Amino acid sequence: MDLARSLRAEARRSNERRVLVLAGDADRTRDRAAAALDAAEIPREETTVIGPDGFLDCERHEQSRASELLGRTRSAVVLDCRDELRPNALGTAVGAVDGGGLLVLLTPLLAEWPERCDSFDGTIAVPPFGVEDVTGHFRRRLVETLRAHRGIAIVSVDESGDAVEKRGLTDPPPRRPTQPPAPPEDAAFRPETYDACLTDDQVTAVRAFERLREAGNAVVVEADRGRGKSSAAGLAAANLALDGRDVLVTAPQYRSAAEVFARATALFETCDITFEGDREDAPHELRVAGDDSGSIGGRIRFAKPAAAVELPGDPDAVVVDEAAALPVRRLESLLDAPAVAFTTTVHGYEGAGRGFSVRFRDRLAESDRAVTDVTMTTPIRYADADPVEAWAFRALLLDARPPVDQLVADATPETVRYRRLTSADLLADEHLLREVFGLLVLAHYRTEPADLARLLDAPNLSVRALTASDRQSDGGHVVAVALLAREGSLDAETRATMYEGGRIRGNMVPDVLTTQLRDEDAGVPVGQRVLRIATHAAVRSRGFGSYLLDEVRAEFDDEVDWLGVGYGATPELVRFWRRNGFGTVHLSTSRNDTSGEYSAVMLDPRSKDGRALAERHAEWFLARVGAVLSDALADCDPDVVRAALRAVDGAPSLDLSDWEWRLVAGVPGGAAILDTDPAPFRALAVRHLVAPDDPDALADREERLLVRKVLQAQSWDGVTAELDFVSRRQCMRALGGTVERLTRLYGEEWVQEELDRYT
Ligand SMILES: CC(=O)SCCNC(=O)CCNC(=O)[C@H](O)C(C)(C)COP(=O)(O)OP(=O)(O)OC[C@H]1O[C@@H](n2cnc3c(N)ncnc32)[C@H](O)[C@@H]1OP(=O)(O)O
Repeated sequence: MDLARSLRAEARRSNERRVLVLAGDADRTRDRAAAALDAAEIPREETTVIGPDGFLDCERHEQSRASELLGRTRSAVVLDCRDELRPNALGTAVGAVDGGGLLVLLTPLLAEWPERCDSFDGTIAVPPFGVEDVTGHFRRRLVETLRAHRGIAIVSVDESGDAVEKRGLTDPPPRRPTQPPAPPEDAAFRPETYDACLTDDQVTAVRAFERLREAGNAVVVEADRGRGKSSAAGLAAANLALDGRDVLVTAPQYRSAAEVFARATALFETCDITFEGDREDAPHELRVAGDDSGSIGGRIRFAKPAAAVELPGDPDAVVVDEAAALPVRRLESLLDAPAVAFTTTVHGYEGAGRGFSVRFRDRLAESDRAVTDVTMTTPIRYADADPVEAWAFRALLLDARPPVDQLVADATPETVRYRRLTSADLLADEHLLREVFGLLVLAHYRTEPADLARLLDAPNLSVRALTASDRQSDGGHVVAVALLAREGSLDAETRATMYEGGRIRGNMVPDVLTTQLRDEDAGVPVGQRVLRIATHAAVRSRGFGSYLLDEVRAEFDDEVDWLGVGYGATPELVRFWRRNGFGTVHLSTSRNDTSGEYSAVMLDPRSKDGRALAERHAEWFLARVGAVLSDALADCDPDVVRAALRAVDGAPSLDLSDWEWRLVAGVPGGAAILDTDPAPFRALAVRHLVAPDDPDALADREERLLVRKVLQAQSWDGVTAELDFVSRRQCMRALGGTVERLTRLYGEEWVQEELDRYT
């Protein structure tokens, strides 16, 4: 295994990484892997195997648990992909290899690999499709990139011996000794802070963090993985604590914030500061001792996002690590802190998080914060030119982007082309694939490497796009894209399993309607669910999204019973779907983990069976919504509730008894009568919000009041404050006026006479 030794030597000399692919049968590839690590002089303590069994005496994880390696670095990672290749595990494995280290891939013979069905394929075979319907495009493309990229050696191992297909040596120039970044002259933090920075980017980031000393500032640091943003945040947090400040650190998991604490600890030690940690390993709180002059020591403490949004103990500054992984509403609550920093990973080996840019950026811009933006590009753990990073980004499309603005800026719905893009089309045109995937990534909170495999191989998914050509010969640039999932058409056995609570892959709409809404027949009709849709940011609100949906509808009109969608509901999005003919049939009763929003399920029926499905579910939704809003959905945004109700197809009956009408008509006598029996008030509110006889009867605030007080049963004081009434009395009077207007709109003549008794 001289080759392994040479690869390692080259990797160390250049501070880059190298990949060694060992292709062949199980026993031989394992033998060679052990020999390669020995030849490369990589000790077992610095090695991790990701695979089904431990053939080396070293740390091991299953592919499904590869994420346990996140945030750590190893000299060698061996990924055993002979039985299965989970794209996410591949991303994690590459990300864990340190500069100077080796990634060893154990694979079947490369010529056979794409065709070999593996257990990951089983996870993307969504009923009614079987694993035999899954294609091997992802693996085929991966093999091509392994062959094409620099820094990757390929050795085939079979009974006739070892054949080196590619040596992977790039003969890089020896690494120039890197100059430590120069410490800035007018720095506000201690000089040791800047000495601890490894790159100029880190110095720039720490300088930006200096602003956290003043209230009213927000700092946003964006970087690809491995650029040292958490370390920069740790150095800054230490300085803030040394000034007596209370710094709250939050992150989706402590694991990602651990680096903040590690760097802060190291800086305290370098500066000889007396401090206390709440535990030896992985401290969640570091306290700096106050000095003899009576100054108060500061602290750095960790809280999980759910606890951090309360801003316990009124911190002076909040550092949100991996902000892109948090729901927007959580991020918004954190803006109440005096000073706040958000760090986000734009492209990581685990995929890309875009929640931050998709929705939070706008909110931040609207806030009264002075925002400082920093982008970090230089890697800290390996050289800038590392060929393995270039390969991994390409193979997993981690840096896919939509076309630049100018290429689509002039597009109009009249000039774009509707295209059905098969995997073959996408693989034949790498630019098109990058644009499609890049736009889909932007539309979603979290996209992981497995999503690329699904896009290319899953039998139930298909891609439709609008493209604009800037030249006749050009394949066109993507203006809008939709990812569709075929659902339904399930056999009786699968439907019964679903109904009984068994897990069936995919089929989100049939699953919700069957499992939660107890409709065993919901999986009979066939539909296309819009899994994701996105319009290029440069041309939004010009009708492309709607045009794309029109074309999808026209294409599938004869083939499906319904078009559907399920998404984290915002008022704007609900209106978008409503305008495109989709009707609400369900609002989820728990918040979506990633978006933090309640999901809406909407249907656009295309056949008699589809209409029957949509009608019965709209009816059931109306029957239950009054009760659900006062319970599980009591904290749902009132504008989402208004939009979702307005988007129901059908008019709820307003079947009040005479006594109930008398109760409602008693409201001018005092709004507290609402508490006597809320039911008729709710019925009246739902009737109006779903199908108003006069859509202009109420102002926006009055409709919100109706939602908050009548439907969601919030307290008078809460509603008074939220809707900016000067007093509880005024709030009650406004509700009285609102109910009176509705009573006049919907009540019979005798009810009007009841009302008149008060005037
Ligand atoms: C299943 C899912 O994927 S749901 C998630 C949808 N995707 C996203 O949120 C990604 C980011 N957003 C987008 O890409 C686009 O805004 C889309 C796809 C929602 C709409 O595409 P567009 O080409 O802008 O649609 P179109 O021009 O036909 O309709 C625009 C209307 O959508 C509505 N809308 C939807 N989302 C928004 C938003 N975030 N901000 C403003 N308006 C929005 C507005 O009512 C708008 O009407 P207006 O033009 O009168 O203001």
